[in-house]
Amino acid sequence: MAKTNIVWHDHSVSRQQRESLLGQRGIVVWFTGLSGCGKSTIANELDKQLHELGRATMVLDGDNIRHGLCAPPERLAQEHSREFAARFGLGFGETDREENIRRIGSVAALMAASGLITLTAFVSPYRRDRDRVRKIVEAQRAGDFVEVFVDTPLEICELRDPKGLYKKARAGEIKNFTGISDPYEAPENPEIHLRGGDDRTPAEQAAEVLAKLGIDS
Ligand SMILES: Nc1ncnc2c1ncn2[C@@H]1O[C@H](COP(=O)(O)OS(=O)(=O)O)[C@@H](OP(=O)(O)O)[C@H]1O
Ligand SMILES: Nc1ncnc2c1ncn2[C@@H]1O[C@H](COP(=O)(O)OP(=O)(O)O)[C@@H](O)[C@H]1O
Repeated sequence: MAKTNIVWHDHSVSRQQRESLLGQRGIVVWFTGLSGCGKSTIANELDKQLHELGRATMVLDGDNIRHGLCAPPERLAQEHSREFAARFGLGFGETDREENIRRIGSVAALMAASGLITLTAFVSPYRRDRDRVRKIVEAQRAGDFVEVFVDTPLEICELRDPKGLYKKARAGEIKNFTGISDPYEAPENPEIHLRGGDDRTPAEQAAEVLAKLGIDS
């Protein structure tokens, strides 16, 4: 590995101390799936159910994070130079998505290390990107990364189309749209394979994830 002048600084408070203060284990619950599959809704329902159990949690969601940490160039240009915006702003090309997931993976790992049950809801279409997050999170402790594949058929996602993006993608107004003009690599062995598009409510889907996480009051 290339030599750098960056030296890791150990904390005085250990992860175990942080988790015992909260009485819980910090983990990353990584929801992945097509746009419109239900990731954000189910993650927010799970967040509510965990909170009601007295658990300390946080939710990171694609649309929201792309307003801040992973903002697009046009948003960054409102505050920063055009050169900065072009360099650090993120769109939906393969490399931009790679950087999007890399940044979020690092933040999620930090949150889990602080003892939080960290729920992330990102399309995260590339297996390689998701596996890299798993590697970062599980470098500290095996089993701390729980991949939840929200497996809702494309037809259902397109029927829902709450933001009209599928319609725009079909009309060629949005390039690289996942599932239409960009790939989605389904997880081959997710910890939780959640069927979507049946008649279950988001609360029922979240309850299935909660049961499989084995987290009770
Ligand atoms: N080209 C393209 N492809 C996919 N999705 C797009 C695109 N353009 C905008 N959007 C909206 O951005 C949300 C996905 O952002 P993510 O950060 O989750 O994507 S990724 O993980 O970097 O692939 C996603 O939000 P969700 O619908 O909540 O998944 C879309 O609404
Ligand atoms: N179990 C469900 N049953 C019916 N509609 C759902 C369900 N889960 C989510 N939805 C709806 O589907 C749309 C997309 O949900 P969302 O959580 O935004 O998906 P994603 O975050 O994957 O893009 C929203 O209108 C949401 O209300």
